[in-house]
Amino acid sequence: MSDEIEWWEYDDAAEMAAAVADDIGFIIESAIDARGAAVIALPGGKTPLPIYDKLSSAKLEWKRVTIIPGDERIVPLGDPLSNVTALAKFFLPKGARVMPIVPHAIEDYKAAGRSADALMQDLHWPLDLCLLGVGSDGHTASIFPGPDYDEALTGPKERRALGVMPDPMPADAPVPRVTLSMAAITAARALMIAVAGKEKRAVVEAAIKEGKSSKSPIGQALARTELPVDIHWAPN
Ligand SMILES: O=C(O)[C@H](O)[C@@H](O)[C@H](O)[C@H](O)COP(=O)(O)O
Repeated sequence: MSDEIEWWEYDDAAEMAAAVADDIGFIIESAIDARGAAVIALPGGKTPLPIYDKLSSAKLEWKRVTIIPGDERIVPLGDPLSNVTALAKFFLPKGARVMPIVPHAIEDYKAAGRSADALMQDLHWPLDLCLLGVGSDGHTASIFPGPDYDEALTGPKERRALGVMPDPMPADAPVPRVTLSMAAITAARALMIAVAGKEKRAVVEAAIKEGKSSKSPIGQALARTELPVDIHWAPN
């Protein structure tokens, strides 16, 4: 269990975006100083879009930065639900390498997961940063209750990505997914969460209280990491 969970509260989404973008920029610069390159995983969904807008305007050596989506919906590239398509809009023009983890929408979600896992081998591990979002049902990345939940939580450490069929399906994007495994997420050098709204705050607070026995994916992420975790929160 992370024994250092710190909440950072902001007045609004813009203030949160500026602070989180600064923190990510610092992590990227430190990795480039240390190793000449940075590899980060960023979440999908709507909450982080202002963060990406701010971060993409930062003066960084973007050519040395690789960005992967921490999870992907199994849809064609360019689809409005595609997480990497949203990331690419912000960061490709800057010169970053934005890596699709589901380059082709295929029927077999398990095979999509295996292929994403193979792609991960090209990257430097552990990740320099994994930024997580949280759904109001408690999911994080695309770790959802359902037939793949155990594999996502406790699969072999070497498995960095896998296919997931959420059950129940999330209403806002009811499609199978590929996600980083809990092992890959919790092994990152830095773990940060960005959430908005009272409902999600209550979900995260409950997950922290439940600790190791938490049934929610975000609770399991917090229970399984040894890292300090910053949780950034804005009311909207
Ligand atoms: O692709 C995804 O579905 C995500 O990466 C997911 O984990 C997301 O972070 C949450 O669902 C929050 O999404 P919102 O910010 O849109 O509420």
